Amino acid sequence: MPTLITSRFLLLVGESLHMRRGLATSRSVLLHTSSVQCMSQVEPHHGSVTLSSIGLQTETEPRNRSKTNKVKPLGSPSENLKSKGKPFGINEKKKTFRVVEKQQIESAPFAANSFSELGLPLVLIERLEKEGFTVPTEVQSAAVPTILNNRDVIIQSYTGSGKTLAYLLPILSVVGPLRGEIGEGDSDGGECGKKLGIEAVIVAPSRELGMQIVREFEKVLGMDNKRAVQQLVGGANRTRQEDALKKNKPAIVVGTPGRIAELSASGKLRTHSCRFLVLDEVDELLSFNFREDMHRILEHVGRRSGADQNSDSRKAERQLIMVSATVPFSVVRAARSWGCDPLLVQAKKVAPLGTVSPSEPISLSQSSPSSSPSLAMPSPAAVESLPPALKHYYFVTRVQHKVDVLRRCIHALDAKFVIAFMNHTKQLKDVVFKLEARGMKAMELHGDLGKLARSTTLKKFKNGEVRVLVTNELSARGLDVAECDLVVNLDLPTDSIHYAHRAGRTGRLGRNGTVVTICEESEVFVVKKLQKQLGIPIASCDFAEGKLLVSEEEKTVSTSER
Ligand SMILES: Nc1ncnc2c1ncn2[C@@H]1O[C@H](COP(=O)(O)OP(=O)(O)OP(=O)(O)O)[C@@H](O)[C@H]1O
Repeated sequence: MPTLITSRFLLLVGESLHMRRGLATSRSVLLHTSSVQCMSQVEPHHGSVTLSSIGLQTETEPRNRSKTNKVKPLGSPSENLKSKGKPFGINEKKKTFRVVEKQQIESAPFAANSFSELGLPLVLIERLEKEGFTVPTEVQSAAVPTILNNRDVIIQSYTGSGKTLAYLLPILSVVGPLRGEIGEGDSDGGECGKKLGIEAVIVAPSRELGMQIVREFEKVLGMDNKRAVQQLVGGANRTRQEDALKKNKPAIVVGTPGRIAELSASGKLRTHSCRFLVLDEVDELLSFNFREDMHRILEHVGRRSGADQNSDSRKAERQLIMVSATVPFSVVRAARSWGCDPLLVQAKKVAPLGTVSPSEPISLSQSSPSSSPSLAMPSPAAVESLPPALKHYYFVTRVQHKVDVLRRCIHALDAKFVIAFMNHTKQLKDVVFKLEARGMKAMELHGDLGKLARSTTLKKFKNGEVRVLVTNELSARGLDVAECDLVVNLDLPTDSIHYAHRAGRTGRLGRNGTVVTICEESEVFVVKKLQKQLGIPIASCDFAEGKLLVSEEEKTVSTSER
C-alpha cells in the first residue's frame, strides 16, 4: 500500500481538466474536490460528416412509403446539401448553452450552429428555443436530416449525447401539433383538424425511461400540446390509459413493450397506420425478456391488417428508428430484417448498414459464451459508447469494507449526486441502511418497488434530497440526471455493455463525471478485461488524507494499452 503521495501514487481528485482518456501526463497536481464552474463556451467544432460527403445525396426516397411526408421541411436536407455544401454546419463562433450549475461542460458534442440548419419547422425551432435548446448535438445534426429523408436508421452514439431529441425532433416535424407548414399551429394534430390516429410509437425497456421520454416530448410540445403524447407504461392503471387514448387521441405513444403489445392485442391501441416505430435502447429491447412483445410490436405497428407477411409491404409502411449507445451485431441483423435499407447514424458518420460486418461490431463487441472479454480487443467503435469526459478508477477492498470505501469516495470527490450499482436487489437495503447510519442520505431503487415508490425515489434523487441512489440494472439504461457526478460499481457489471450503460449515467452531455468500481483483489482481472474491451484506462486508486490517489503506474499502463 502506498504511503502518502509517493512516486507511485499521485493525487487524482479534480486533477486535470485536460487529461482525457489516457492522455494523462505525468504531472502531479494537488487539487481539492471536483472543479466547479457554471457556464462553458463550446469551442468551434471540427465539422461533421454529411450525407453528401458519403455519397448519399441522391438517395432521398429509398422506398415507396405509403405515407410519405406531406410536408417538405423548411430548408430540407437535400436543399441544404445543394445550396450550402455543409448542411450540418461547422461552428464559426463560440456558443453558450444551458448547463446545470456546478458542472462544467468539457467536451460538448455540438456540431451545427443551430437547429434551423437541420430542416425543422419554424414552430418547432421556436419551441426548442423557449426550452433552452439552441444548438444541436453532433448526433442530432446527423440524425435529424437523415430521418427527415425518410430513412430507416440505427442511431448509435455515446450515453448522454442527446439521442432522444435526435429522433424526437424529426418525428415532431411531421407528426402532431408542431409539424411543418400544413399542420403548423393546428393543435388538433391533423390535416384540416382531422385526427390521424397514432402516428408514432416509441418503445423503451423500462417505465422510468418511458416516462422520461414522455417528459422530453412534453417539454418540446409545451403545455398546450401535451396531449399529443401519451405514456403507455406497465405498472400504471391500464383502464385509465385506455380511456386517455380514447379521449385525447394522441398522435404519439411512448411505452414499455408489455403494455404496448397488450393494448395492441386487445384492439385498444390501433397502430396499423403508424408512420414511425422507435426502439429506444434497442439492444435491450431485442433481448430474450421482451421477445414475444417485441415480435408483436414489430409485426403490427405501421402495418395494414391483412398485409402479406412475406411481402416487402411490411417494411414500406413505417419508418424504423433503432437507438442505443451499444449496438451489437444482433441489432444490425434485426435492422436489416425489419427495416428498409437502414443507415447507421453516428455522431460524425452516416453510413449504409451494408458496410457493417459481424466481425466489425459497431460498438461494443457483444459478449457471448464464445467471446470472453479477454479476447475482445479495444476498438475505436467501443470508445464511442462512453462519454469522452469520463474518468474511470477502481478500488480494491474486502467485501465488508465496500460501503465504507463508497462513503469515503463520495467525500473525497465531494460528489453530490451519486448512483451506486449492485447486482442483487436484496443487498441494496443493507447498503442504504449502512450509509444512512453514517449520516449519508440514501435510497434504494429497483424493480420490486411499486410504481409510486420508484417515481418518488427518483424525484427525491433528482431534486437533491437524496445523495446516493443505490440501485441495480433498472437504472443503468437511459436514466438522465444531468447533475450525476459519480457512478460507483459496488458489484462488478456482468460485461462491458453493462459497464458502459452504468457509467453513462454520469458525464452527460459533455459534463465531467467519475466512475469508480469497488472490487475485491480476486476481481481485479475482470476490471483489466473491461479496460481492454472498452479501450479506456481504469486506474487503481487509494485514499490518503481523505483524498483519492491514483496509481501513476496504472495510468501509464492504461495509456499504453489504448
Ligand atoms: N441540443 C441540446 N442542447 C442542450 N441539451 C440537450 C440537447 N440535446 C439533448 N440535451 C439534453 O441532454 C441530456 C441527455 O440527452 P439524452 O437523454 O437524450 O441522451 P442519450 O444519448 O439518449 O443518453 P443514453 O444513451 O444514456 O440514453 C438530456 O437532459 C437532454 O434534455
